[in-house]
Amino acid sequence: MPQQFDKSRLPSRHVSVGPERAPHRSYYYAMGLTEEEIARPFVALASAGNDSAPCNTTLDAQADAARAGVEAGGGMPRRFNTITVTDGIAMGHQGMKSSLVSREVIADSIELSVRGHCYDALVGFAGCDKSLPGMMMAMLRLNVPSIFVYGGSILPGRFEGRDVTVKDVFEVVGRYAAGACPIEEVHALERAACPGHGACGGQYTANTMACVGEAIGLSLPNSNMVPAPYTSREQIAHAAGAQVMDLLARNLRPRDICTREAFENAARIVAATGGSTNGALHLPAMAHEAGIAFTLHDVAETFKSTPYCADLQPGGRYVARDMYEAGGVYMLMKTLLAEGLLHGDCLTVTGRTLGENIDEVTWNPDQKVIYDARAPITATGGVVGLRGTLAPDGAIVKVAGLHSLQFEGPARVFDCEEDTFAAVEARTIAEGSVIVIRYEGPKGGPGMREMLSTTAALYGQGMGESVALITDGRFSGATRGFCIGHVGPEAADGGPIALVEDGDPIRIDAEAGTIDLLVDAAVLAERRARWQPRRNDYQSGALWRYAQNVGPAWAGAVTHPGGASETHVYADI
Ligand SMILES: CC(C)(O)[C@@H](O)C(=O)O
Ligand SMILES: [Mg+2]
Repeated sequence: MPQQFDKSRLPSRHVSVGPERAPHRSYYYAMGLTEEEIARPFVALASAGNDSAPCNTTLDAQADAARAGVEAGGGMPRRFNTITVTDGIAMGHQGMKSSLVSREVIADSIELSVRGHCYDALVGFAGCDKSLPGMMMAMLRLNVPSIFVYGGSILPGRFEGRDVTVKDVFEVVGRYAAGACPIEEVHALERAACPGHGACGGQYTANTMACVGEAIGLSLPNSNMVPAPYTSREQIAHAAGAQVMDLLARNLRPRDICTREAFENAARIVAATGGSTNGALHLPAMAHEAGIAFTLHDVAETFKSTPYCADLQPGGRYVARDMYEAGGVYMLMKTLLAEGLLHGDCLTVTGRTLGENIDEVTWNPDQKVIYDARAPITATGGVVGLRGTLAPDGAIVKVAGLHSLQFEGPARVFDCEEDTFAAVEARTIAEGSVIVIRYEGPKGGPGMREMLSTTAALYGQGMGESVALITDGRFSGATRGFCIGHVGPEAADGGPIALVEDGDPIRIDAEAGTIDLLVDAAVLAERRARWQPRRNDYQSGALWRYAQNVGPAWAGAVTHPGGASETHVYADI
């Protein structure tokens, strides 16, 4: 029997309260609800489920499994769906310009559904790069009691005796272009790499943001590393449905959980796992929703003092399934907390603190994926912030797995990714060059494309560390090599990256945290006087609108003013 809610505790805006809501109730009777069911708190189950990509295919079943949990807690579940753009399919062509924009559309669509129907709480199900931060952004924006559920990672594929992921398919394209393998190997890998449902298998963007979900306190402990094909995911969804009712009863909301300290915890996990550089974009965007100033520079500051502890692909050896078997995100957090590297007193959706949740976990010494924070893989984080004359507003680089942290060379400049990829495929990039790909920023692209096709092709050709690559765009979590993204100000805003010419010397020092264009100020001033802004290819529709509104990458590339004020007050239940 579901727990009964005292009707008199329902907020005045609730559909069951007052004669003027009679028409609204008619719609619920039309869907088969009884008077008693209409009088319960309404819980939105926001699903990014669809068959656009394997990341999303299990989400609707998980959202449906949460219904019974909500009902057991005395609530009334209402499922709705949102869109996704999946980078693995959008990558390497103009489609990728829709990717980051979709994060805002996902957050906006959830906001509008929840506001429009006055739902009292929210459980969100997401499985792909932008749907994870988009979902968590909506939770912080709406500030109704919320739990975030990740759809789970894909299992690795097997190829020639080793575990493979989609990264290997992107990289074999480069190996084939270099004449290093036959076309049959490309086709064999494309069939083997993705054996079923779930988001990309390494510590790429989706898994990175799934770890963030736990570290920031919005997901149930050790829930997100459970692989997508495992039926226990539906038990997790059920538990999330029941638990959100507890949050409603306690009136514990996302902004009570996601404090500045919680954002620091989340940034730690990104660096400690050698996670996606997108973490440095999505965390500021999420913080913005909560009215917290936590920019690329704050993220980078946390990265500096974070040991790199989880041996995960692309920099390391293992995949999410291995992280799960090793003990999950909480196993990693146990060792980080023991070294004083987490704020253990942050609240979580269990209603307890992170430290209290971690106390339930026993350290597993018989696993190879998660290193003790006292003896990490490297003493500083797998991701590093940079700043300098080429990027006065900052930039980001993943150093996990790199052999050298310094690079100096002459620029080879391109004004879009397509031209760069063609030059890489034609093997016209000289070793030692610093490839610059510009006009790919949030505004300039528009949409700040990920450049995995190009970086993987370089890596596949064996050039991963013999060239560096710099862009005002961004990278996939699967990118490896000396690749610097989020360079700001972007070229479309006339940042120094717009002034670079072929042959200009560029120096990057990821140890010192610097990125410099070694050209005389007088020469740059003369080039600036000649510089003309460019018109992007999208003069209508969502991409045009995005380009008008989007802010800089260092602040998360968001499209609206901050969320410091409570814009929608939810009465206590
Ligand atoms: C296609 C990938 C690997 O999922 C990428 O989009 C990422 O950012 O990790
Ligand atoms: Mg991506």
